[in-house]
Amino acid sequence: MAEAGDRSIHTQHISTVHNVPMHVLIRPIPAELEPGKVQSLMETLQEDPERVPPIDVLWIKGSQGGDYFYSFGGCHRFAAHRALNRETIPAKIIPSTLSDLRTYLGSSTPHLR
Ligand SMILES: Nc1ncnc2c1ncn2[C@@H]1O[C@H](COP(=O)(O)OP(=O)(O)OP(=O)(O)O)[C@@H](O)[C@H]1O
Repeated sequence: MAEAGDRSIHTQHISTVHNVPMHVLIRPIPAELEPGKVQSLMETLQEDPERVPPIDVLWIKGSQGGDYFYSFGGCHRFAAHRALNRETIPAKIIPSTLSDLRTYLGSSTPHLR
C-alpha cells in the first residue's frame, strides 16, 4: 500500500525502532495480499531479518489521553509476522494527529478518547 505523501519526510528523522506488540496495532484497511510475497517475507524474517525494514506506525493521542497505534502500509510484513506467530513487530512510531488519521479514513475517522 502506498504511504501518505509526506510520510518519508517524517520517518527520515525517526531512527528508533520499537518492537511493538502486534495486538496493539489498529489496521482499519483490509490488506490485499500476494501469498507468495508473504511466504517469501516469512523466510527472510527467519533467515535474514535485517533485510526486512520496520513498518511505520502512527501514534495518536485521544482527547482523554488514550494512546492509539494505527498501521496502514506494511501489509505483507504484518501478515508475515502474524503467520509466524510473532508477538511483536519492529516499527517506527510516528507521533501523529487526528487530522493525519483523517487523510486515511476521511469521514470514518473515529472520535478517539
Ligand atoms: N523476501 C522478501 N520479499 C519482499 N520484500 C522483502 C523481502 N525481504 C526483505 N524485503 C523488504 O521488505 C519490505 C517490504 O515492503 P513492501 O512495500 O514490498 O511490502 P509491505 O509494505 O510489507 O506490504 P504493502 O506494500 O502491501 O503494504 C521492502 O523494504 C523489501 O525490500
